[in-house]
Amino acid sequence: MGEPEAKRTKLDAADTHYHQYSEDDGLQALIEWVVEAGGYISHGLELYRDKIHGYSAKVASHAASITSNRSKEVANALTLITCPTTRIFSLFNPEPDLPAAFLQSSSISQHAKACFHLCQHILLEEKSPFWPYLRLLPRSFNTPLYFTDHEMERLAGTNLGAGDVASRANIWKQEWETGLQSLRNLSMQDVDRYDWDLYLRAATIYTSRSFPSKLVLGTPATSATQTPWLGGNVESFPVLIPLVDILNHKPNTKIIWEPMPSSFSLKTTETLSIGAQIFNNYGPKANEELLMGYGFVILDNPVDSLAMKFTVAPRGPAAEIWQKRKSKEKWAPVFYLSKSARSEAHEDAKHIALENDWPDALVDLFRVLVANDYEIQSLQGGDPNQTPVSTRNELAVAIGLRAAITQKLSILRKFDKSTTTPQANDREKLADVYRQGQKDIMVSKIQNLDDFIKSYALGRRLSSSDCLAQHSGLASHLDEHPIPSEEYYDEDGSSVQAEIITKGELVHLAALLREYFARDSGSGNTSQNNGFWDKFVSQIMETPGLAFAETQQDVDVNEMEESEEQQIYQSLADYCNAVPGFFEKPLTTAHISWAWGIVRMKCIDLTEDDTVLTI
Ligand SMILES: C[S@@+](CC[C@H](N)C(=O)[O-])C[C@H]1O[C@@H](n2cnc3c(N)ncnc32)[C@H](O)[C@@H]1O
Repeated sequence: MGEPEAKRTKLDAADTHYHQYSEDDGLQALIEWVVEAGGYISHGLELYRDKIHGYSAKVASHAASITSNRSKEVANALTLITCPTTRIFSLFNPEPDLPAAFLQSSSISQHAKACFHLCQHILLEEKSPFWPYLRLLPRSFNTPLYFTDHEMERLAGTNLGAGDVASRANIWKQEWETGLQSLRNLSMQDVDRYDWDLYLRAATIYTSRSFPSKLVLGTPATSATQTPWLGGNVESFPVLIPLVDILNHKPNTKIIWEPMPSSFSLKTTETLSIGAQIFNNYGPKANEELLMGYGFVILDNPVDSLAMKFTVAPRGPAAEIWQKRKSKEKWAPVFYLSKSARSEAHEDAKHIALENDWPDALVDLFRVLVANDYEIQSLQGGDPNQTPVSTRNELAVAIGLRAAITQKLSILRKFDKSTTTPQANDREKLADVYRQGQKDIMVSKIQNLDDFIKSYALGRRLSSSDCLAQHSGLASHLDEHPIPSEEYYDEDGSSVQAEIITKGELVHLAALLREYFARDSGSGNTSQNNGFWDKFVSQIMETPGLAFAETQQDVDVNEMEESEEQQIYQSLADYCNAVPGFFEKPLTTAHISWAWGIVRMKCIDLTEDDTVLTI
């Protein structure tokens, strides 16, 4: 197959036969209808129908192959199909025979106008000039709005099952009802024929095969003046391009869409072998979008994604900080997460960043959401864009993201029928492929966060279990003596006894007091974690307002002695002082109060039994 022949226009009366492109009479008639108006279809194409894809195109058996002489230049790409603008169905053409007040109404969406227009032409049947095209359009779809309740159960726990399908159905139903009412008020005849089934079909034809008018028909401003019946409304609307829309989707297919003032063409830059299906590329679409709009999915879709909506917003001072963060400009109501690659284990992963795997604005929102009072104050007093905010904060972000994904995954698993109930039909198969893709992304994301949590800033953190391993005396004291507890009342009013401090925090509190005062007094206490403690203690001593002596200046001793808090500090001081030979000097409540404040500011629980102190 070489270069295409010159475009054919209307046939001469004498030239009565068309090239045979399809054994299907309907398809052949469609081709002739398009070519007759100045369209074109490469002789190397054969149109047919298959069970999986519906109507499709392949390289005809008589063609050697289809090749765009391999030139990289778009100008030399091979034209597969051209549809003239006169055969493109849209609100521009043919002019809708709907009341002007309806077409110009601002309370009827552009989408609804397009749907009613399509319904009208479907109802006109042979009387519509577009009948050779319209009669071949599908009547039923595998999009979830066509799923039975039983089939919908297969989507339970996914975004589609959790509300996206219901919400699209509501929006379309609302549009249909409003449109119908408006047409009734305007005394249009036969309005009852525009029933919900027909409207749903028209809307689904648009989601599954339309192109946006902005792309196909040029700039809206020019078009508005050409279409007074739209009342100057320049919003984009869906358009249908006969023949061009026959090609099915394959990710990464190299294809060129060429909108021209009087036509729309598809051109290939690939070499296609005999019998091979010729695909279009609908764009980098994830299975959720494909299933929802088109009713199919791609197995192992290379551009699959997980849509996450975040409605949580920072409050108070954190909200003020968020307003100042640069990444806020990149904020989106929905983030699309792709499957993570396994990150390699790093000794001290200074070079790994959460942004390598997650959208910048999402990571940054979490930085503000999980910031503690101390971190908020330091952002208020310093650079509000500081990144990372602190080691603790960065780990807290990873833990927060992990919790969000884990929650989503557990909902998906809770309703998962794919492993227990065989698929009853094609729709259930589609649902399972989509579900599995969502699961794979979530599992990979959790794995990636676990790798991050395990390796991030290893030189600037100390785990409570490592710390305890250095101090056998403290470890056996903790084993033998229960941590002091206090009584509180839960929501039902029942009394509950709970430890006043977690074991992880207590270990760090005790170690901090030991290491800090050893350095403060110059006695040079030694520990295997000296590198960490040297950096940690000097940071505390150098940060204004954090050194122990500074915090003691304005303390009102009498007030402290009376407080309930004071009793708690006392019980902790007594507990710590009972650890044999651990501290150089007896601890007071002031020591405990100060150290506990630092620990709260700088500690984070990575797991139930691992609390890390961070620099
Ligand atoms: C633009 S139309 C393509 C022509 C269509 N096959 C037809 O019968 O008219 C899009 C529709 O084709 C089908 N389709 C496209 N790509 C597909 C694919 N990779 N796998 C399965 N079905 C596909 C879906 O039904 C989709 O809604």
